[in-house]
Amino acid sequence: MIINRKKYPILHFARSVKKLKLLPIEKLPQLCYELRQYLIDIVSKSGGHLSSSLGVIEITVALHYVFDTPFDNLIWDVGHQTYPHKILTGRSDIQDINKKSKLHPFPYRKESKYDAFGGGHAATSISAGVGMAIASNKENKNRRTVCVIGDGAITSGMAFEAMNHAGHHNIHLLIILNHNSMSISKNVGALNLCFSKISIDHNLIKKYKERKNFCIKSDFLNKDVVYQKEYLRDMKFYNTFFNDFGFQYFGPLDGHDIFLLIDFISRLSSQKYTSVLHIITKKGKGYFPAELNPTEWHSVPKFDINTGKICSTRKDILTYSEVFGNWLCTIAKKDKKLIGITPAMTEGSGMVNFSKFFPEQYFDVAIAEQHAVTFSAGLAISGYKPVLAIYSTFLQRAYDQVIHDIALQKLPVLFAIDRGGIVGQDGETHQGVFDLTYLRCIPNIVIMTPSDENECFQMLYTGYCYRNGPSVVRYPRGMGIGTSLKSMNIIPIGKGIIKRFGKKIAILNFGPLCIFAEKVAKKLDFTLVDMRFVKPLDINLILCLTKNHHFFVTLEEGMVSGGAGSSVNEFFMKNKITIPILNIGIPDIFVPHGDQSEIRRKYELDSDGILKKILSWLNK
Ligand SMILES: Cc1ncc(C[n+]2csc(CCOP(=O)(O)OP(=O)(O)O)c2C)c(N)n1
Ligand SMILES: CC(=O)[C@@H](O)[C@H](O)COP(=O)(O)O
Ligand SMILES: [Mg+2]
Repeated sequence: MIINRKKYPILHFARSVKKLKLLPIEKLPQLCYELRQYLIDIVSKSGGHLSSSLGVIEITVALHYVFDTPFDNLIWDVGHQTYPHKILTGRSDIQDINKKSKLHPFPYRKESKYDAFGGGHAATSISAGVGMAIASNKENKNRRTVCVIGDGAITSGMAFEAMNHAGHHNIHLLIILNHNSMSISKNVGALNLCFSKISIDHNLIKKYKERKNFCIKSDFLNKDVVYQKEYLRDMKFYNTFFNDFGFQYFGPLDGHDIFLLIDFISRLSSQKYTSVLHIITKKGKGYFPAELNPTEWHSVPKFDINTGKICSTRKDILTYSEVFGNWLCTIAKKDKKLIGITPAMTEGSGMVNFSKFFPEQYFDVAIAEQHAVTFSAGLAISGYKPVLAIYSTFLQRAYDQVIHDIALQKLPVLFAIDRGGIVGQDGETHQGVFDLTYLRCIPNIVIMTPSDENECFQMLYTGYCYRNGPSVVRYPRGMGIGTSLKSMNIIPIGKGIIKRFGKKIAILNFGPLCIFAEKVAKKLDFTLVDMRFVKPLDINLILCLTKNHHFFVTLEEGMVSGGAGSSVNEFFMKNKITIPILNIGIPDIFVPHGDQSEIRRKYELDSDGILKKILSWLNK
């Protein structure tokens, strides 16, 4: 959508950073207003991450107004709040954000020189900022660096590693702490409690404004440094742990007061040390339904602006996350030793009911994937039955913990790995396509890949009952195929099932692409096996099939390199089996954003694609 000049005159003028800087400061509240309306308008038509973006309108304007971007480095943590930043940096056409070949959902270096650092995962901003600040110090060009991090993301260990490092050096870095008391759901943890004790000292801010004869006409951007320092020195802010880290701490300020933000940021931008500016904002600010329920509006489909009604794409089919949530509640009722854990993804992981009905058995550990894994290890050692629900992409964070703290010690932890495979709109940073590769090489682990909802249900139960070490059930984002859930039974470990007998070619399926493979197998009379287990591999079944098949095809929604198909290749090589084998999966690329079905089509993972791939391979 092109910015309508009549409807959004100031935004239309300021749709590039150069133009924004030309605006007189008194026009900025109007700019913020128009930016907010425009954002609501476009997200209503496309869907996307709305409430975080609404909360950072003023800070986005202030940062671009004061800093010399893109020369100065502006780094956004996670990056889900960067729609206003995209609009102000020449990317107003964001109505198709997340759609195939359109704007990236998060900051993306190749998309714009204003995106100083790519994002998607939480808590990377300060580390990257420390790197850039130290580099710019060496470069001696007075390039400044600013990181914007939320109160959710800063709970992550990585942010603390970075602050630990930053506190040791006298580096020129500005950290903006965006405090809205929200992660995706309500923010949890001691740090959150610590922040909640700090509120805006309205008296202090009032005095500050009076003393400075604060008014919109003041030309404080041009005041000299000594004068600026005096003002800051005289303000008695709280003493926080940031001060103990060696940082200068300022705030909290009202993060929607554009004049105050510009005043402080322009002072702090010239400081030669690490400073933290703590701002308090409202997630969803300016759109009532989003303010009321920022969790629901964290990431929304299309909606009606006037009524706030969200367009539902729901059918009467359960999502895999719901299957997991139902299963968890069923078991939790019977077994008080079961503990369900999430690193800040209660809603996405289908755990809302579980958290309500079984609060004693539920832990949201905040954005702390590494801790979540080792915390599960501690519970397992102590006789509890931890079930860790985690997105495939976020488990990447905790790889060493899976190996060192769980698998090596053969601890019975059940990993419910959600968002395995192609996730769709979040794109490259969030695709769950590496897990089978990175998990398969770990000893002592059982890996299950359900091909439908009922399989998922049964496998969760199987993993929960398996006490000899860790187990994984890896399932995709979104709905299943409509199979009904049967009563729970343990699946024999490492045993696949033959779905149909055919001729010449055996397709070995690992996971939810089975439904597509079924069509292909039927059409060309191939054998289709649902392998169910990536590890242990059902080698007896495969050996049996080698007797009467001339070709093998493996199928998975994961990287071909080192994935489930690779384990079949390894088995063939080890046993000198010379039957040709084709591995179908994700090629050696980062998978871009787009609807799940579009992306599957693009990489030939739907029925037509699988058929095409097999036929062209056979014809080679
Ligand atoms: C490593 C990692 N874990 C989980 C997530 C999922 N996630 C995205 S945004 C978010 C909440 C972030 O909260 P905060 O930083 O306070 O920003 P806000 O949404 O409040 O603007 C979470 C948990 C993620 N992106 N990366
Ligand atoms: C930015 C982020 O990491 C989350 O908001 C993520 O986009 C949620 O994904 P789902 O919609 O799959 O739960
Ligand atoms: Mg927050």
